[in-house]
Amino acid sequence: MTRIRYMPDNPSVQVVHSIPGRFRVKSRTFTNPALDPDYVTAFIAALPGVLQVRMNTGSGSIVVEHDPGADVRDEILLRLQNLPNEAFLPEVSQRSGPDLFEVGTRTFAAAITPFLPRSLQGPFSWALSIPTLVGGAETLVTEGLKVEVLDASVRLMSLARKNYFVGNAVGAMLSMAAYFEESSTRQANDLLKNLLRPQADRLRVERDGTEVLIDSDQAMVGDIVICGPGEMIPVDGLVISGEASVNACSITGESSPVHAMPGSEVLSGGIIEEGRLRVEALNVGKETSMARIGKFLEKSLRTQSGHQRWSHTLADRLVPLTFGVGLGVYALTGSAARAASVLAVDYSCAIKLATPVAVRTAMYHAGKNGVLLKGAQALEALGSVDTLIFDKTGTLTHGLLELTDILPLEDFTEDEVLALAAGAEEHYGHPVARAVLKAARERNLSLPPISQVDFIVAHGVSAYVDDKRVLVGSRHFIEEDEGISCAEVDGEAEILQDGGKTLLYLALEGRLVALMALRDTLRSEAGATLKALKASGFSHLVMLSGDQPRPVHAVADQLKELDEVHAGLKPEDKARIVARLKEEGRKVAFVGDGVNDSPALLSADVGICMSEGADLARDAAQVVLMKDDLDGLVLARSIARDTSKVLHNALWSAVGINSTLLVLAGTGRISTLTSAALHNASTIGILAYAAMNKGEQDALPS
Ligand SMILES: Nc1ncnc2c1ncn2[C@@H]1O[C@H](COP(=O)(O)OP(=O)(O)OP(=O)(O)O)[C@@H](O)[C@H]1O
Ligand SMILES: [Zn+2]
Repeated sequence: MTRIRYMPDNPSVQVVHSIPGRFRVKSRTFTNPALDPDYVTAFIAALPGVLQVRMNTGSGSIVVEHDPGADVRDEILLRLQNLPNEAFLPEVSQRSGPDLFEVGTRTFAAAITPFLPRSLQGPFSWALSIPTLVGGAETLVTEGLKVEVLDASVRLMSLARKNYFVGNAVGAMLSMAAYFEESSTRQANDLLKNLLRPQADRLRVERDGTEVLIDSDQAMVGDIVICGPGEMIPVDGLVISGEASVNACSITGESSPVHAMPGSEVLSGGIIEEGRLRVEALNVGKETSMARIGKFLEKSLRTQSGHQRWSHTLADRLVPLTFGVGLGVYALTGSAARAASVLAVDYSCAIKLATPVAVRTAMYHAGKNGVLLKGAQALEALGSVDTLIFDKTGTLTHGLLELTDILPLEDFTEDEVLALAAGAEEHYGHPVARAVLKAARERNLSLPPISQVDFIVAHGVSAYVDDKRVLVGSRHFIEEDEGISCAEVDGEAEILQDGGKTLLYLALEGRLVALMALRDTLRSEAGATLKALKASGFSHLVMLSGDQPRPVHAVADQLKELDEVHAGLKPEDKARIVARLKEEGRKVAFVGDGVNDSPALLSADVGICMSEGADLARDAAQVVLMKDDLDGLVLARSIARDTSKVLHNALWSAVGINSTLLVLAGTGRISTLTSAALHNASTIGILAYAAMNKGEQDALPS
C-alpha cells in the first residue's frame, strides 16, 4: 500500500584536495548505501576530458583525474552535485512509509471519531484523509489504476456516505499494514546487508620500514598490511609473520576461528580475534573477496527473478479486477457500502511483497551457512533443477593431487625432470600444476628460469628453458597435438592407470623425457551428498571430466548414485553435454571449479562453483560454495525448495483469502470495517510467514 519512491538527498559535494588535472571530493551522498558506485564511476568517466575515476564508498570520496582546464573540472563537479536518479538503487533506498508514531496517531484518531461532536466529525475526517486522497489522485494520473487508487476510493466513499468512523479506521489499518510491510522488507534487506560487514576505509601498511595509515583505495598489491586484535583484515593476502586466530564467519560462514600463521592465506573481511599479523596483500580494493561478495549481493538486490516479475504483474492485474467487481456490485445493488467493502480488499500487497521478503531471507540464511546466491534467479532455478552435473577434479575429489610416481627416460634423473615440469607449471593454478610444484618444493629443487610460458586450458603447459621447448600435459596434448610419440611408456602407463592414477607426460625438444602419475582422493562426504541430493529430487546425476577414462571410472566406481559418466572431455565438450541434457527437457545445474568448467557453468540453468575455484569459474557461476566441501549443495537445494514452497503457499493463501473476502463483501455479508480488518490482518500474516523462511527443515546429511 505504500509506494516505493526514492528521494535523493541534496548533495553537498566538498572539494577536499585539488591540483591541476586531479581533485578529490567528499560527500555524505557517496556513502549512501543506495548509491551504485559502478554507475557513478561510469557516469563520470563518460564525461569528455575525464581520465580516471576512483570512488571509495567507505569514506565517501571520489578522486577524479582529468585533462587540465577549469571548465572540465567545473563540469565534473556539477555532475557530481546533481547525480541522476538512476544512480540510486530503488530497492535498498529509504522509503517514505509511515512510522510508528503515525500509526499510533491514526489509530487514536479513528478511536475518538465517534465521540466527537457530530459537526466536527466531517471536517476532522476530511483533514485526516487528505494525504491518501491526494496520493490516490496522483497515482491515478501518473500510473493508472494501482493500489493507491483503491485505498483512496475506499476513503472517499466512506466520507461521501458520512461514515466517518469506518473511513478513519480503515485509514489506521492501512497505515499499520504499510508500516509492517515496510519493516519486514527492511528487515530482510538488513539481514542481507549484515553479511557485508562495513569495509575498512583506512588501513595500516609498512612504508620504508615505518607504519603508516592510508586510505584503503590507496593500498597496492604487495603492500605489507598490519592487522591487530579486533580489526578486520582489509586485503586478501599471505601472512608474512605473526600468528592470530581469525574469524572468517562473514565470508565463509565457518563460525569457528582459524589459526593463521606465516604462510597461511587470509581473506579480507576476516576479523582477528587474538594476535597480530603482517600480511602481504595479494588482492586489494575491488578485487578482495569481501568486495566481490558485496558486488554479488548488491546486484542480487537489484535483479528481479522471473517469479518476482510474474507476481508483480499478477498483483497489478488484480487491482482493476477488484475495481470492476466494486463497480459491478454498486451497479447491481446500488449499495455504496458494499462497493466500499469490496474495494477494501486488495490482493496486491501480499502477493508483491511476499516474494522479495522470502527470497532475501533465504539468501541471508544461505549466505550465513557459506552458500553465496547471486540473486533471486539463482535461488529459483536451484529449486527447480532436476539434473546435476559434477566436474571430477576439485569437485567430487579434493583437487589436492599428490604426485606419486616419476619415471624419467633417457638418462635424466627424477629431480631433473621434476624441476623442468615444476618450472613450467610455476604460475598455474590448475590442480595438476599445484601438485607438481608441491612435490618439487618437498625435494627442495630449485626451479630453472623459464620464458614464453603458454597455458593451454585442458591440455597442459608449453614453455622454454634455455631456449629448449618443454611441454607438460595430457597424452592427448603431447601425442596428438604436438606429434610426440608416447608409446614407449604404454606398459607403465597402463599399470599406473589401473591404480586409478592420472598421468602426466613431459617432453623436451620434441622427445618424451618422463611419465609422472598423480593421485586424487574422493571427498569423504561425496557419497552421502549424492544420496541426499537424490533424495531432494534430483533424478539424474552426471560426472564429467577432462581426465582420462580410467581414473575417472575409478572414481565413478565408488559413487553408485551417478547415472552418467564421461571422460576425456574438452571444455566445449562439457558445455555440449549440458546443452544436450537441456534439449532432452531437463533443467540442469553444473558444479565445477576450474577455468575448463566456465563454458559449462554458463550454459547450465544454474552454475555452481566450489570455494577453491578459479576466478573465472567464480564469475561464471550464480552460486558459490564458500566452504571447501559439498555440504553446501544440499543446504542450498533445501533452502531453494523451501522458498518455492513458501512462495507458493503465500501466493495461494493471498488469492484464496482475498477472493473469499471479495465474495463476502460483494454479497453484503461483511461490513467495510470487517473486510478491511481481515484483509490487512491476512496480509501481515502472510508477510510474517514469508519472513520465517529459513530452509532448515532438512538441512544437512549427518
Ligand atoms: N597445468 C597442467 N599441467 C599438466 N597437465 C594439465 C594441466 N592442465 C590440464 N592438464 C591435462 O589436461 C587434462 C584435462 O584437463 P582439465 O583441466 O580439463 O581436466 P581435469 O582438471 O583433469 O579434470 P576435471 O575436468 O574433472 O576437472 C588433465 O587431466 C591433464 O592431463
Ligand atoms: Zn577441474
